[in-house]
Amino acid sequence: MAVYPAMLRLAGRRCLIVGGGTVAERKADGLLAGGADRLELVGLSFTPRLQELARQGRLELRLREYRGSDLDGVFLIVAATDDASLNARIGQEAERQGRLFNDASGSAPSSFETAAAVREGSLLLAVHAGGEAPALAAVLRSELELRYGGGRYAEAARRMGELRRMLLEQEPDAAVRRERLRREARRLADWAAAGDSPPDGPLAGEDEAAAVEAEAIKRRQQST
Ligand SMILES: C[C@@]1(CC(=O)O)C2=NC(=C\c3[nH]c(c(CCC(=O)O)c3CC(=O)O)Cc3[nH]c(c(CC(=O)O)c3CCC(=O)O)/C=C3\N/C(=C\2)[C@@H](CCC(=O)O)[C@]3(C)CC(=O)O)/[C@H]1CCC(=O)O
Ligand SMILES: NC(=O)c1ccc[n+]([C@@H]2O[C@H](COP(=O)([O-])OP(=O)(O)OC[C@H]3O[C@@H](n4cnc5c(N)ncnc54)[C@H](O)[C@@H]3O)[C@@H](O)[C@H]2O)c1
Repeated sequence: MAVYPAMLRLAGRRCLIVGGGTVAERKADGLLAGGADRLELVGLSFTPRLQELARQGRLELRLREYRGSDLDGVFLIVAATDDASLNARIGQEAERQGRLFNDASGSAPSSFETAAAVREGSLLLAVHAGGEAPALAAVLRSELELRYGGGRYAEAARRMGELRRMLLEQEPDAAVRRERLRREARRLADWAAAGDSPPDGPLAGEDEAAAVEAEAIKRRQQST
């Protein structure tokens, strides 16, 4: 079945995982990495790592059976118990209430599924295999980690963000902005792929952000 990639902003929104085993733990790690700061879990047992995360105040654990009212006011729900019929029931209730729902056991149609993801600064590289091949998604994720990990692409994204903010302020022509951003993206991607200087070292060649800043100073001087 076709899926649509959308990035969720979870800060300030209540997220719920039902279950406390190894799958719930992986989903919790993913939600925390994805910005969830109001994460609750309901389960009859919790892994040591989930208990540690609760001690650190990153999430809340409720050691009890799931009940329907757990869905009240929740933005997103993951059903990760080892009881497929319970997961399916949670799914039906969640869908009826229009909540975002993911069933880790695949027993109910989910409104969202999780991808295997690599995070490098503001960059997110995600692999999803349509629900057919999660193990392949995991293998491709480790390949992406090898290829894009290590900080250089994060640095490239950071510099692009800086340049883009500067251009949005100082360059009124959208076509010129686009051309400069494309050119700089190509240059930084080549730099990141070459891997021949530390990410915090100077970049070879013209630095676009510095050039835009210099132009702006020149323009300000001319207008005074
Ligand atoms: C990508 C990843 C993200 C994450 O969960 O964080 C993810 N599964 C991962 C690993 C993984 N999952 C499973 C194995 C064992 C090998 C195997 O069975 O293939 C492995 C590999 C391993 O453990 O090595 C078993 C499994 N998974 C699902 C079912 C139920 C079913 O298919 O019906 C069963 C059978 C359970 C059983 O046998 O009872 C269902 C789903 N798993 C998904 C995502 C969604 C589809 C994603 C896609 O197709 O791309 C979907 C549909 C729903 C969802 O969970 O969102 C994460 C890799 C993270 C990483 O390493 O980066
Ligand atoms: N999506 C995936 O990537 C993936 C991978 C492997 C397995 N699975 C599926 O996920 C399910 C869970 O796997 P696991 O390894 O975490 O299992 P697990 O046995 O380690 O954990 C199951 C959890 O469900 C909780 N639970 C059971 N009944 C409950 C209830 N009524 N109310 C609240 N909590 C309840 C238990 O307390 C436990 O914490 C498996 O059955 C399998 O179908 C999914």
